[in-house]
Amino acid sequence: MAQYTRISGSVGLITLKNPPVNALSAVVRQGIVDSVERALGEPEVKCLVICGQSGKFCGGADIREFGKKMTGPPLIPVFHAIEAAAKPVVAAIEGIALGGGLELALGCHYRIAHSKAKLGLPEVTLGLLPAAAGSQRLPRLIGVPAALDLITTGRHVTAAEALQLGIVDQVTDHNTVDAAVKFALSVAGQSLDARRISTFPCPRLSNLDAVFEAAMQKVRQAARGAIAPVACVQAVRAAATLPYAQGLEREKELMATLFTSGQARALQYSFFAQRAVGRWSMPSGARWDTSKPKPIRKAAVIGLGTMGRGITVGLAQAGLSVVAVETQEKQLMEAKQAVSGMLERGAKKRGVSPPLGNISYSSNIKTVGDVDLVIEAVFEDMALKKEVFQQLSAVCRPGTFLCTNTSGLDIDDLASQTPNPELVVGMHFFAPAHVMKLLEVVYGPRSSPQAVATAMQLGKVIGKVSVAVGNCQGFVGNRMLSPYLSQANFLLEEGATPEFVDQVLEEFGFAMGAFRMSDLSGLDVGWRVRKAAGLVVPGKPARMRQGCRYSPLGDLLCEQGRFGQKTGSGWYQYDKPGSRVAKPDPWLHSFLEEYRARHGLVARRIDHQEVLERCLYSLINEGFRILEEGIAAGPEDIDVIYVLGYSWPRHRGGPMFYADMVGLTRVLERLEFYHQAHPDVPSLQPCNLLRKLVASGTPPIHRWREVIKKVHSQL
Ligand SMILES: CC/C=C\C/C=C/C(=O)SCCNC(=O)CCNC(=O)[C@H](O)C(C)(C)COP(=O)(O)OP(=O)(O)OC[C@H]1O[C@@H](n2cnc3c(N)ncnc32)[C@H](O)[C@@H]1OP(=O)(O)O
Repeated sequence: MAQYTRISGSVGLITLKNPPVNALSAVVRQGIVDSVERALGEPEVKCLVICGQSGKFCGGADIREFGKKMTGPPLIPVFHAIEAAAKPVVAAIEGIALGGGLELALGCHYRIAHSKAKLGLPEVTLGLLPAAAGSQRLPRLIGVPAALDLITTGRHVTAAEALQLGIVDQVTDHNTVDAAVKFALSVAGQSLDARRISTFPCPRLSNLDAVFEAAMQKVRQAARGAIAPVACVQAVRAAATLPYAQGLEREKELMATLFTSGQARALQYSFFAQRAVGRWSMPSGARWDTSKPKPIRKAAVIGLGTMGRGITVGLAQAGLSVVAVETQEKQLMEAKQAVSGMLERGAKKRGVSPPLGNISYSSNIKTVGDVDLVIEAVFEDMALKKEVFQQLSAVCRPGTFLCTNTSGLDIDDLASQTPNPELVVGMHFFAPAHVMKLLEVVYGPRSSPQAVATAMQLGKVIGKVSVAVGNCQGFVGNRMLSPYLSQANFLLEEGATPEFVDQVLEEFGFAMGAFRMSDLSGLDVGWRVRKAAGLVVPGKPARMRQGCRYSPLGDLLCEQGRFGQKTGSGWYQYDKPGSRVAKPDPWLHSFLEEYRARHGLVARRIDHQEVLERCLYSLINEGFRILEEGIAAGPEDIDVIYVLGYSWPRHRGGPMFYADMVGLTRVLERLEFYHQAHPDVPSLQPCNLLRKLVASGTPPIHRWREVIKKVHSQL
């Protein structure tokens, strides 16, 4: 709702009340209309202030109303009524003014912001554009280049930047409503002619075409197929070239296409999924709301390689005390220098001082005796990790949580090295660990709910989106990647090239195709894992392992020392080791031809559809297995992992959402088709849960959990 009160006798105060973010639901919109009307009708009222309750101005349109039947007054006439008011209306912006929230403020005549407030038009991140006249008012207020930046990226700006850009008129460190009331009284009675943004001409640009061409090129490059950023540029162009009323018409037209698009659905699903993963549950019944985390004030990181350094930086930046341990003195010194550099660069960007004093460095593992939680980040080798866990068990005080940063080793096996396996969880960070948002928190059968809650909470403290998953080979992300990569390899055997496979996957929206990604990660990583799994054994039949099809192509490249970017060659060639520019490699092409000839394989023409379906549907099928086994609690968990950790295009929601969009019946049919053609590839065999979902009438994704529950209860 919106509550109307009178303060200081002559100020009408409208307070938006819709927790948690005062979104502009139908009731709130109606409340604003009624309150404005009332205030304008009261002769004693000289001016109005609009604010939000609980220190939050407004989080924008109510996203939960999208896709439902529209009720209540639409936003644009509400904002026009405010702008047309004959009494000054001042927005008192505390906390947030986002999307429709900022558009509401732009409809007001003045804007006063608290110094800690964040403002922005993030509609693009939900597959939309600021279609409550934001795309038309903002360029008129701050000019085309700045408006293009804000509207196409959706980034939030601080109050200080908003002041500098001219979005707000004043910033205060004190009570914002008081400041706004004072301000409103000071301007009451003054002409409002120069305060109605819709009447402003859009600031002229001499190089208008060049600015819009550059903007379009930039968004097309960054968008990976997303349509909203392109529509945002078009809407701002309308503001720059058309009268306001016609610009609004164009905004409406563009929004109509976006509003019902699959991309908007995917992005809005992704928004809620990212929040839903915080409400984790375990098959044991333990849950986020019944498991209390322990506060972590001091943590230790063991092993200061690339991952350990990133984790140390993340912890220190979040204000924790960190003991950073590396047993080799030389590596310890190098790591100290690298970590300090990372902290200094990060602090410079944020305009704060680097938290160098939060870290103490040591070459002695015994120095971790007084920490609350340890994150072991030594080399990915089970024997080494076990040794470290034994040492930790001897030196840590009782109750210390022992976490391992592994990308797929058995958490339970590690836990068995300690007298308190309930304190052990996996914390799978993604490189670079201080940048990537994703954290897989992996619980073993003996991990306590409190250990999981603590790791999840710590993830939040250091700014990660944490997803709780069960223990299995590769956990969720890497386990699903395995069939995807296998298919990519099989496609090469059958006639495709790495360039073609990557092109198809990149057109789908991945930042990198399977081969360019493998070159970046290092081919030796997977080689080591396959060796440890007993798959790389000389003398074994070349293309079969344990009765299943196996492609040794990656192993053969590694045997040649081709580990990817770091060695200057892998699936592609690079100018020099470490270079990032992948070029097609004639050597690789002849190698593939020779390989096919040696194994009697005849190259055939493989089309775009086959590459996509085999790579993606095998990955999705593994996702269904993961759900069936209870390794992930719901499809949102998998989708968040893929969007944040594996560059799955956000505007496609994630693999499970994509399967829902394609239609489960279609996915099942195509898997059946490919499995018939490749009966020796088990990952193409449709899993039981997928069959069950189709048999139960293909419910929409938000109802899959009901079927999953039934499957679990039958097990
Ligand atoms: C038809 C009109 C056409 C166009 C014009 C206008 C369009 C829009 O305004 S679209 C919406 C634009 N606004 C946003 O994109 C803001 C989205 N929200 C956020 O970025 C964040 O939630 C926040 C910065 C506002 C707050 O962050 P934080 O404090 O970390 O809390 P949470 O993110 O966990 O959110 C708490 C809770 O609130 C729900 N929520 C947030 N924003 C909205 C919203 N606009 N509508 C409905 N619900 C919202 C969020 O989902 C959380 O609830 P759950 O945990 O239950 O999911």
